[in-house]
Amino acid sequence: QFVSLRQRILSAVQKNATRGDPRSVIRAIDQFCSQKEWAMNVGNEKGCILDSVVSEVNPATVLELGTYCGYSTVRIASLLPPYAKFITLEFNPDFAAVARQVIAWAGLEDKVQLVEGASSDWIPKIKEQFGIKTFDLVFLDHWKEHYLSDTKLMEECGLLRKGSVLLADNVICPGAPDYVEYVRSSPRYKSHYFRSHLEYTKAEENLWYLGIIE
Ligand SMILES: Cc1ncccc1-c1cc(O)c2nc[nH]c(=O)c2c1
Ligand SMILES: [Mg+2]
Repeated sequence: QFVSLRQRILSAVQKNATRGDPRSVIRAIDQFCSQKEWAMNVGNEKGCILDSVVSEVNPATVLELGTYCGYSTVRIASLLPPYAKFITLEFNPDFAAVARQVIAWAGLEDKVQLVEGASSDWIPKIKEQFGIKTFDLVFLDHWKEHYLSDTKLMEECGLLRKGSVLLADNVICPGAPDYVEYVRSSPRYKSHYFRSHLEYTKAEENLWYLGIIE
């Protein structure tokens, strides 16, 4: 019967990756998506930029908006110090179900909390539910329409501090122009973008890096 793309990605991980080896999980997904079928994982080119930002920030607290199949979740979790708290929010229960299994295959289930639901519902509850004061790093990779509203919501909820870093995927494709406009014109943010390409393609893309300065 019909097997969904996310199921085929999971099968590729279970077939080709070694349990407990995050790098083999990343490699298996990238090979599947470059050789078999495109999927909206951040991919290896942008993934290396993500890795460098995570390593530089060395965050004690991380929020990922948009888990999908857990590709970037595994990349981030594999670089975190043991005491770090990492929350990833996924709205789609089918994606969340696959991501849990991909994260478990990588042996990282103890490093990350996958929370199902809408970011706008969960962001106001994070402080009390997870005992987190502010986030050192936020990776925005969910839905372009919510980048700006969720960033404002995080500000309002006091989840961002001077020095917090926001890293946003897909600011060009599909594009989040209102978000880019807001952060570029705000005195609170120092922004920088990393030139890259849309995952598994040659299309121009940027990872938009934001440092909060005030
Ligand atoms: C799906 C798609 N088609 C053509 C071009 C780009 C995309 C695309 C790529 C991504 O990296 C995405 N990340 C998070 N959320 C998305 O909706 C999303 C969509
Ligand atoms: Mg993306």
